[in-house]
Amino acid sequence: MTTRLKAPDREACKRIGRSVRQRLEADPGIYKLPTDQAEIFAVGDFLNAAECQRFVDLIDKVARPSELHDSAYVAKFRTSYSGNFDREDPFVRSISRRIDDLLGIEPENGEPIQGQRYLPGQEFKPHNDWFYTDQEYWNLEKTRGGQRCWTAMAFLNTVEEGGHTHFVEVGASIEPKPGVLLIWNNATPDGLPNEGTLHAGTPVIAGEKYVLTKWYRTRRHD
Ligand SMILES: O=C(O)CCC(=O)C(=O)O
Ligand SMILES: [Fe+2]
Repeated sequence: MTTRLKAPDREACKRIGRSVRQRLEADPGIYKLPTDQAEIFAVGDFLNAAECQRFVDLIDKVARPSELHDSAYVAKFRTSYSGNFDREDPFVRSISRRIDDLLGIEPENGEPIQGQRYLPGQEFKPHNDWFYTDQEYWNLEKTRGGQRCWTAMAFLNTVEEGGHTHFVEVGASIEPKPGVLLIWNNATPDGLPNEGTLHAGTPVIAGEKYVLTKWYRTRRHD
């Protein structure tokens, strides 16, 4: 596959992959999913109840239909509502910084935290967070931070039914639990895009689902 052959930012994905892995594995409070297919970690109580609620309220203010790179194609692909928070908001900054510190990635490599809200019937179909470097959008993304190496995603509420994060290749379906932070390496230990990270936000059946996501690049993101 061309993505694999070209693999821009491979060395950086490999280097950052190694440092974050070592840091997370050294922390006894962090759980690693028992699979060889992808490096996926979970942290319980990363956010407290008040912090989760504060984000839920912020998401209700900023959420609008989600945008992806190829908007015609994705009309039914990511049906949740999403929005970026005000980067200067001290609360958002402090949580963003807490995630940076946990992973040990340079704050400048992080994209702004994004919030998402799914209502019943809404979902995010199976996808990879890493960029397909043979696509048109890569021409821009390579100039503003390059490949997405790690993802951090927090559940902010209890969902009545549905709305799991399903790692399709790994075969793990994670039920939303408020305050839990999921972290995964989008690359293999060799720095290549990892097909094993394919994942979905399964449809919400009852209730609502709120999450926040922070993606990290291999270089400074502006
Ligand atoms: O909502 C989920 O469970 C998945 C969200 C996701 O995959 C993303 O934001 O990239
Ligand atoms: Fe994703």
